[in-house]
Amino acid sequence: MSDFLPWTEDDAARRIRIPEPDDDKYTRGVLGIITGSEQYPGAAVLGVEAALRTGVGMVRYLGGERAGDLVLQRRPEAVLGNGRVQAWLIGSGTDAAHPEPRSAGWVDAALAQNLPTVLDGGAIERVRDTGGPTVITPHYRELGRVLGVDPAEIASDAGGWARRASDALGVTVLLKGSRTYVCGGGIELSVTGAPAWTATAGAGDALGGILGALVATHADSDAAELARLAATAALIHGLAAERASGGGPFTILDLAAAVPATIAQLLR
Ligand SMILES: NC(=O)C1=CN([C@@H]2O[C@H](COP(=O)(O)OP(=O)(O)OC[C@H]3O[C@@H](n4cnc5c(N)ncnc54)[C@H](OP(=O)(O)O)[C@@H]3O)[C@@H](O)[C@H]2O)[C@@H](O)CC1
Ligand SMILES: Nc1ncnc2c1ncn2[C@@H]1O[C@H](COP(=O)(O)OP(=O)(O)O)[C@@H](O)[C@H]1O
Repeated sequence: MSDFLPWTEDDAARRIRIPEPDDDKYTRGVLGIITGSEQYPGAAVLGVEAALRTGVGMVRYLGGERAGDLVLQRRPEAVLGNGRVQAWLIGSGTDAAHPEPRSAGWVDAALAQNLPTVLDGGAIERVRDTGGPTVITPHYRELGRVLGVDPAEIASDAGGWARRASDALGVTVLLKGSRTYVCGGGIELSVTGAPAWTATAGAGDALGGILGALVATHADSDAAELARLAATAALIHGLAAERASGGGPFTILDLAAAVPATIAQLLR
């Protein structure tokens, strides 16, 4: 898909909102996160960690008791409970086939706010219930499920399917893989360069956190701007992976820990 423009480090640097002297935690942007489940509490920890490392005024976390405890143990900066937010990150570490009643209620309420929203994991299947600017972050199987298409077919023409999905669903699509394709609002971008060591469980949960933080700090974004933010998230994710890797394996908490220096480098 030659139409997809490669997103560069300079492009990404322009999408980092640098705090100003008169900013406070609310004017910087608050990200609401509804992720994790009894089965996958770790996804909540990884998303919150990555969001805070990307830079955001506050993270409000809503989820099950176990995931909430783990999130707080790892990141006491996170605020548990409902409240006003500028954007939502929903669904990493959840299973659409087995929704947890308490979280499902929060998801319904969040979607009804029509705020900028990132849908990941099990919440991608709620894409037709969103009214605000929305970006979905599927891998091939997740996009296959939402479109009713064989994932092998998606893999054979990932850019084409990202475009078709964006057109059909009316949202911005970030389709994950060794090359990530982003489509939305007439913008088509691609991001490469992450080491193949990134193919490890939890990498996508961290990407969701990075993107959620970028969206919360640019809360007036339309579909095209969401596409630019999504490509920026993928680029930061890949550069942080490379920094964490240094040529070898790494964990996703290592990737998250590398995000602040990655952003500082982009801004230099
Ligand atoms: N730390 C956390 O909390 C983490 C939480 N996570 C969360 O998990 C949720 C589900 O995400 P996912 O991408 O794994 O789900 P999904 O697309 O349904 O894939 C299932 C497919 O995989 C395949 N498969 C399974 N085992 C296989 C094997 N050994 N070798 C080969 N194939 C194998 C299986 O095939 P089958 O066994 O049926 O043949 C099926 O096709 C999501 O919410 C995510 O956020 C993750 O991010 C990880 C870290
Ligand atoms: N071979 C690869 N090379 C580079 N990056 C990859 C590769 N495979 C996966 N990734 C990246 O790793 C992440 C995997 O996300 P995902 O499939 O949602 O995993 P998980 O659900 O385990 O978190 C995505 O950001 C994707 O672009």
